[in-house]
Amino acid sequence: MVQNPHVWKRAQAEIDALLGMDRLPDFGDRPFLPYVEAILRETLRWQPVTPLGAVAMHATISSDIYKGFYIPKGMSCLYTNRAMSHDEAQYPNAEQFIPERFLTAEGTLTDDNPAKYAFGFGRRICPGRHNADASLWSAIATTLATLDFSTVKDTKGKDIIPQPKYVGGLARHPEIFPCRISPRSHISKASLERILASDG
Ligand code: HEM
Repeated sequence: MVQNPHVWKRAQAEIDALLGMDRLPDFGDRPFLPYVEAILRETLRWQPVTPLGAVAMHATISSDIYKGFYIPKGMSCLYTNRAMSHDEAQYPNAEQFIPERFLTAEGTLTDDNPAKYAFGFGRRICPGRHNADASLWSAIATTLATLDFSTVKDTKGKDIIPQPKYVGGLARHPEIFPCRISPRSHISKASLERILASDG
């Protein structure tokens, strides 16, 4: 968000147009917030939490020929999420965070959803995927509805543009980076308490 202010501003415009300023998004709003959904898809695609995909070895359930290579039944194999999510043929400028790639010209969602590979495949597919999907949506929608994001300045007054650096192996997360996250102008402690109270 810090690198792409146009993204959170467009998402906030979508959220404000649907919800107004006096309640927080809930799951009933999800089908009507396609740009927020596109941000979630791009988040799963851009920096996969598990770039190597499988946490346990998989095996083929039948023999196959792929690009001229014979693959026998029962062969151990791994897949790489990151290779799929950074395939330039499917995702031009794959290193860029571009939620619009999941929207049609009319602003509706395309059929492409990285969730179909981000959580793995087959019998060992991630059992937490529905929990993860709902938690991510809720966190993204609530964060965008209530907060603004910006860079901070260095000692010479120049913006510090964070570079995406990630740590970890099987499961990775971003390195800590400086940025400013502040409540949106209509959000105060009193307004949040009122919104949360009216949400029941
Ligand atoms: C964005 C969040 C998450 C992502 C991207 C993710 C992704 C994955 C992937 C790629 C695998 C390997 C699947 C395979 O071998 O093909 C996996 C396995 C697993 N995940 Fe997740 N996961 C997420 C969140 C969660 C959550 C929230 C839970 C638990 C509540 C969870 C529990 C598990 C477990 C137990 C396995 C091992 C399954 C097995 O080997 O049978 N994950 N996950």
